[in-house]
Amino acid sequence: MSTAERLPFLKGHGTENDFVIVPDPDNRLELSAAAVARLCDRRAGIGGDGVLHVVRSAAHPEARSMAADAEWFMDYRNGDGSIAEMCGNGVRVFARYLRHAGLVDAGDLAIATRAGVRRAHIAKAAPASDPRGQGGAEGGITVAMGRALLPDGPDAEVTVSVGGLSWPARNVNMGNPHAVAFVGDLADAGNLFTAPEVRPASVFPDGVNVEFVVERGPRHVAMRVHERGAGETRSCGTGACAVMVAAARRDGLDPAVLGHPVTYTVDVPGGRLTIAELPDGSVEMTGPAVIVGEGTLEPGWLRGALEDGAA
Ligand SMILES: N[C@@H](CCC[C@H](N)C(=O)O)C(=O)O
Repeated sequence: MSTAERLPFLKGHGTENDFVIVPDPDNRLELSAAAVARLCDRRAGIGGDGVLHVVRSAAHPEARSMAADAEWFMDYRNGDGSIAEMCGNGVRVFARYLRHAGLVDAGDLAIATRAGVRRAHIAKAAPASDPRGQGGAEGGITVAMGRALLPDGPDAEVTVSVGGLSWPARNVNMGNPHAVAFVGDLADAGNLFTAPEVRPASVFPDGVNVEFVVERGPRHVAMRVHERGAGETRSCGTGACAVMVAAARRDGLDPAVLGHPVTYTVDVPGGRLTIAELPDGSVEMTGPAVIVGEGTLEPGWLRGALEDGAA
């Protein structure tokens, strides 16, 4: 893509986990890490926790093998420009964008991600009733997030530390890595803009997202998160799924044993997600996804960002 062209973008969020959406169906744009970081810069750029690069699966080398199952690939990038396997809030916003752009109908659709194909269900829009977009304004989106992997043995548990306090944390993989710590008070996690220390670091050679969790009631928890590659964010969908499964196991609830789904409400600073684990081990996440607005980038600004990235 010529950098003299105006680049269309949209801004969206899911429970205030916010994203710059870059439609690029034919994968003509080489988004360098520096260009992504500049797009996500909250002062010099558009601002976001990450970028949703929207590409046809057939046009992307990492997604071509999924093209028969999923027409669209979510090429997800963290706000610092690093690549992540999966983004739960992102996949809902990605689905919302496809619907918004008229590329899919409401109902069921499949989206390719680096963690595999994820199936989403877009509810028909309901009348606006909730100013925070928790589901009333644009209808909720449910995503089949796959199974949570909870390793056994020495990698099952790590220790996370912030500001002189330490907690044991459960290792949960939702396509991307998470460490889930149950704490007495969410304020104990202090400043999460810098990454908590996680030991032993060798358990997560590619880094990890860290969730801090407190009780709110029966099958109801609240969390804060430090996201790998983004810092503290207002929500993390894969993190909420990891938290749900860790909380259920801690509470002695395993849907595979019970023979029925187990559902938790997970409050995040930016809203609320509903997470269910089914008897076959798969996890479903339901929550809002909002398109905030759209525009075009100035050609000169984009050229600068791409040239910086190439440097
Ligand atoms: N916000 C996301 C997770 C984004 C990726 C994560 N920071 C990582 O590096 O794994 C979500 O909603 O799941």
